[in-house]
Amino acid sequence: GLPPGWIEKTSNSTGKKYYYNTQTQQSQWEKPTDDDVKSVRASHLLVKHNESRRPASWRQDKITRSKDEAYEIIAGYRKRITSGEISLEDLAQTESDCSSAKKGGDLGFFYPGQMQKPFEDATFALEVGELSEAISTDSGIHLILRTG
Ligand SMILES: N=C(N)NCCC[C@H](NC(=O)[C@@H]1CCC/C1=C\[C@H](COP(=O)(O)O)NC(=O)[C@@H](N)Cc1ccccc1)C(N)=O
Repeated sequence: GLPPGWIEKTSNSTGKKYYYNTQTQQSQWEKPTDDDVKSVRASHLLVKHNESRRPASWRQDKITRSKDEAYEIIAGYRKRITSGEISLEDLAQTESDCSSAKKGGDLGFFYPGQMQKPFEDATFALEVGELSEAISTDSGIHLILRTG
């Protein structure tokens, strides 16, 4: 069988079999093997700003801080986490502008193609247990902790 999410299809033009991942919308000629389908687990802390695609969150109806301010805030949070003063999970609970704040920022497992590219690339580049630098996506500025 195929790894989860993959289905076999036939190309209309060439009649050749190819493989399509229904979760990531990836397609490829090669039959996917189990080690192709990598997923990662991560928690994050999101600080939105006035250029965010959705400048609102459970914490604040209208987010007006500037992008520079958001970077400064994230830099302060990163220092507090790396010094051991507080965990990302505990800080995300109260400070993250993402609905995952309720779960300490836990996003669960995800595959390539699900998250915005800068977020995905940063997460896949981390070792398990490693904390990212400040990562900017259309949502805002993130700190990412890879957990799985
Ligand atoms: N688990 C998934 N597949 N959920 C869909 C992810 C969609 C994806 N999201 C992102 O790339 C960023 C990075 C992480 C969070 C996030 C953005 C936003 C916040 O930003 P905003 O959309 O207001 O701009 N939070 C979310 O999406 C939340 N559902 C994440 C989440 C919350 C609770 C439980 C699980 C996941 C995207 N392609 O836009």
